[in-house]
Amino acid sequence: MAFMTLRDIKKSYYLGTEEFPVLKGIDLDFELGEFVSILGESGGGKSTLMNIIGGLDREFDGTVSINGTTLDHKAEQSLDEYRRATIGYIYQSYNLISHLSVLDNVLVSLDMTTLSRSEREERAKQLLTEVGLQDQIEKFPNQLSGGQKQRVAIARALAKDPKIIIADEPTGALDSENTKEVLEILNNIAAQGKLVIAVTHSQIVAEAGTRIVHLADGKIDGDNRIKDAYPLPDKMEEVGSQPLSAVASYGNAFKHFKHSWGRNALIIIGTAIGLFAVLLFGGLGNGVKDYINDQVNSLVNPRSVNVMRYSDDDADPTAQFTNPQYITDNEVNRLSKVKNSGTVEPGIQLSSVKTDGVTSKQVTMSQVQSWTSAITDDSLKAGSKPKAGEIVVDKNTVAKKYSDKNWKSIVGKEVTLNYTGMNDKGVPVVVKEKLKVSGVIESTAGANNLVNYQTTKQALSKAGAVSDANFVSMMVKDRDDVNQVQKDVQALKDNKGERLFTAMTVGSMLGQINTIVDLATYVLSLIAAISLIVSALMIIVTMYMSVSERTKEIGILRALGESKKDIRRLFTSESLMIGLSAAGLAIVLGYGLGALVNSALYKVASFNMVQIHPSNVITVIVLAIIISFLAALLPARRASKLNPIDALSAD
Ligand SMILES: Nc1ncnc2c1ncn2[C@@H]1O[C@H](COP(=O)(O)OP(=O)(O)OP(=O)(O)O)[C@@H](O)[C@H]1O
Repeated sequence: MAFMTLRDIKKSYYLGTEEFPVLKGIDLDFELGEFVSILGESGGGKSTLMNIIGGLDREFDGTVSINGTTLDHKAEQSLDEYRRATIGYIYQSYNLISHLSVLDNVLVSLDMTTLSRSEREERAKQLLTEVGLQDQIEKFPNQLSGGQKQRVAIARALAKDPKIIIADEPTGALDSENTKEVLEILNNIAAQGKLVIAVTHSQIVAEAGTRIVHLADGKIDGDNRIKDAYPLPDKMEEVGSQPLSAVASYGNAFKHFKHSWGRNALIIIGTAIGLFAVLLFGGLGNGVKDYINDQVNSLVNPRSVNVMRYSDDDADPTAQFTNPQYITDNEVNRLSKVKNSGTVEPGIQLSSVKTDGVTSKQVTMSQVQSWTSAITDDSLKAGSKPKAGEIVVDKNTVAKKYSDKNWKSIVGKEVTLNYTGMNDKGVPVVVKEKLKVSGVIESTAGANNLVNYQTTKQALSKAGAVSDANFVSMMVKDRDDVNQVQKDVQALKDNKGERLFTAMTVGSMLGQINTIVDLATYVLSLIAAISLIVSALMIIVTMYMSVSERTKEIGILRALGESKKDIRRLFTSESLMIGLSAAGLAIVLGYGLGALVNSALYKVASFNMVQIHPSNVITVIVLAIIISFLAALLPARRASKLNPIDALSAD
């Protein structure tokens, strides 16, 4: 049985519904060791037949069998494997990959063999030496002569040690000297026990082989053996073939990525700007949140729980401050029994207290409240905390009214508080009390003035006003217990089963602030993300351009045995390289510019405002991967769907 048999091969092209038969029933047998030339008039169907033999064409009738096994032309994967393992192509126009060196052009084919990395390189060099190109391996195709290019193509065709070499007009573009040498090489290949099939118009080529098949009008009209086939050598070299590995695929993608560095660098910069903005806004969000937390914690002790009477219209929690209700001594007692309650200090908070005496104009203190240990000493800007008969005044609303520049000089002065309270019958009573200013405080959450609890209580009761506490400050020992204490306090009920208290902690206040900062960060990041859509579009356009530019290369790779998946991966991995480089650049920019912003703002706020966390970095990397992968999907799909025959004939 012949090594390769073609039986009743028929092929037609269609223009609309009109059929143009090209091959009208071809029967041929080929043996290993033959060098067969296929001659025939132009347009006679020679290339069409070669595409069928070479496993590039799947749309035809008839059978192609190798060693008695019929190829399944409908199964794409088995055809990929057939091309990979059995076929080597040599073309008239060489079809080398222009951005790869001579060595890499041969290695592309060897990537689909079972040889190790070093064996592949060794074999590529050996084949290139055999065709006389040992000194040219670092060159690129455009630096070679026609004859040299054809030798690279021959080395590449032989690399996987295929049984069949298909040569389409192999000497068509060569001078007589090179033609002679190439024909010698082809004869040598046949002599090594391979089947060489050459399509040619040249009588010289035809006569150099062992057999001439003539094709006319879609049929064989001549089949002459001019020499015996070469005897098969005793020992035939075998190189195993395998699908392209992912690593080799990434390697090839990286070579093109490097080759198109100028264009890729621009896209990387464009994409990095969007990613950088996401990173910076994220870092700024973290910094601002930390800054606020730090500020609030420096004013109010995070272990403190501020308790007020619960009111039904709790929809507005600030109503608790503006319209406080009394908390009895009994209830203060209950609070001190809450587990882990720590110190429990009752306090009085008065609003709209007028002052006489310290400034020429009357000043209204929006809030006068008992000093409790919840207030940190850090918040004092001058002086000390209030002892009996003393008051700490707010810097901006009181001290600066006294003296804008020299506001600290208010410490030690006397001020008379003038407040209208209520007696227990609900009748207004005027409370007047002379206090000495012991310090100045700067409060962020509302202007606050602070008086010793006992002093307030005595002043109120002396004037006949109700002097019960209207808030309680609890100082929990361990910060971890704060949330539980808050919950326990809010769970306390009176004897009618009604809830008694609302408990506020720095944590719950900060929780609200943090939510707002988070929201602002997300909104800003979202705006930055819009620029990422632009980046994605840039990548899509570049990839489409790349597919158009590389159409021929896609055809070559498919002819070498790469599958659709390999082609897809070639483009998606290059896009991922662009994305990851952009992420890398964005991270460097983020940290670099973040450090600059920090050093500039540190003078003002004494705080690092940009704090890029690992989670921000991970987000940026994930975003980059998603964008570049999605952007590559369509172009990569288009590349993989290209018909290899059409791709090969691209200009
Ligand atoms: N994709 C196609 N669609 C329609 N017709 C096609 C297509 N490819 C080839 N043909 C036609 O099929 C016929 C055979 O083409 P083929 O390329 O096989 O001829 P050939 O013998 O190799 O010619 P040449 O010696 O000029 O290279 C030609 O008439 C050509 O116009």
